[in-house]
Amino acid sequence: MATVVVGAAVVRDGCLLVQQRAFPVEVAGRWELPGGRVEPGESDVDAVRRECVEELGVDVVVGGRVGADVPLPNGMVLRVYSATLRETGAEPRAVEHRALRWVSAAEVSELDWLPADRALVPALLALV
Ligand SMILES: Nc1nc2c([nH]c(=O)n2[C@H]2C[C@H](O)[C@@H](COP(=O)(O)OP(=O)(O)OP(=O)(O)O)O2)c(=O)[nH]1
Repeated sequence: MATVVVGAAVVRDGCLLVQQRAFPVEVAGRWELPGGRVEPGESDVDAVRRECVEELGVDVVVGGRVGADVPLPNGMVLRVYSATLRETGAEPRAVEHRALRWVSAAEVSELDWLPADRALVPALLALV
């Protein structure tokens, strides 16, 4: 089984939360979903929650799958889940990233996404 990288499609008020990578240099400045590698023995849902705490400082309620698994160049797969903030008034912070934005449907289409995320745009548009 390929290692899974989970991504969180966090939606609030019709906007999607996206974050801009600060490193490594090849991808710095491009946009992705909060998330990261699922650790051994961890469920996908637990990994989504853990990564949102680590990267955004917020707790999320994890929903269903968004789109299909997207193969990554390093042999891993990107698997996205919808999510909402457990406390709707909580304000996510860019802990490890350069920037964080809530984007509308038009911006979802136009963002300078990481290549794998681009394949998920149609599925992400269905959420906003
Ligand atoms: N988090 C996240 N990673 C993505 C996305 N799209 C995409 O290609 N990736 C890739 C980039 C990385 O090669 C890998 C995940 O890296 P990461 O740095 O977020 O994961 P991690 O926290 O587990 O990594 P590490 O610091 O332990 O090395 O997946 C996305 O939308 N979100």
